[in-house]
Amino acid sequence: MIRISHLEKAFGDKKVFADFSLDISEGETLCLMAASGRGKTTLFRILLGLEQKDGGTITGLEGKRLSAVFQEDRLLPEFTVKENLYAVCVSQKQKQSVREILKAFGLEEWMGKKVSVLSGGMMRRVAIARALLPEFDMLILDEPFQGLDENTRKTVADYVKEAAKGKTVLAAIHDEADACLLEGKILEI
Ligand SMILES: Nc1ncnc2c1ncn2[C@@H]1O[C@H](COP(=O)(O)OP(=O)(O)OP(=O)(O)O)[C@@H](O)[C@H]1O
Repeated sequence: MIRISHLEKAFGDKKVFADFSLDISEGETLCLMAASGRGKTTLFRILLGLEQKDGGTITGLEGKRLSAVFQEDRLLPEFTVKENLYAVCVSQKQKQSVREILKAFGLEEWMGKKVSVLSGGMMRRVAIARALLPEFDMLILDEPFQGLDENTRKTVADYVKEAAKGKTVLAAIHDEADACLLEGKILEI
């Protein structure tokens, strides 16, 4: 169980979290729905250790391997799709699964192309693929399906579900349809 208790975070005068608590069960998929600016990205950044909290405690993350899809794709545009994905692979087995995941995402033929020539939706799929390649215990998805059409969303969500089976998934989503795709529990914050 990941337990966030009495979290506090402010940026200057702007209080983003004041006494915020949340329990995330091991292996569950939790979809956070909130108005823009509510602090979902800040929460993810705190969980990932990229942002310091001002107060409160977070337990249950010790020794856990986290993988994330950020709101921005954060790919290396001048490198090929394959190079972007190989960069996170630490084993031959993971490298072998690059082609498989690209095939599943309809991107196999783009493997040798520079990321800069891809469409926004294609880049999004590469960013998701990159997060799924390493071993992880918890997957953080910040609006993962933005820019993807309906069919692609389903294909990608099905793959994510399979890859994250038994793992904890925390996703920020905009509409309930995305939570349904991930078969996640919806929580409005
Ligand atoms: N580094 C920062 N410096 C100052 N203010 C920040 C910083 N990061 C976030 N904020 C502010 O904190 C609030 C929460 O931002 P955050 O990006 O976490 O929201 P969000 O719920 O993810 O929004 P969205 O759905 O639009 O991405 C916003 O008011 C934002 O302007």
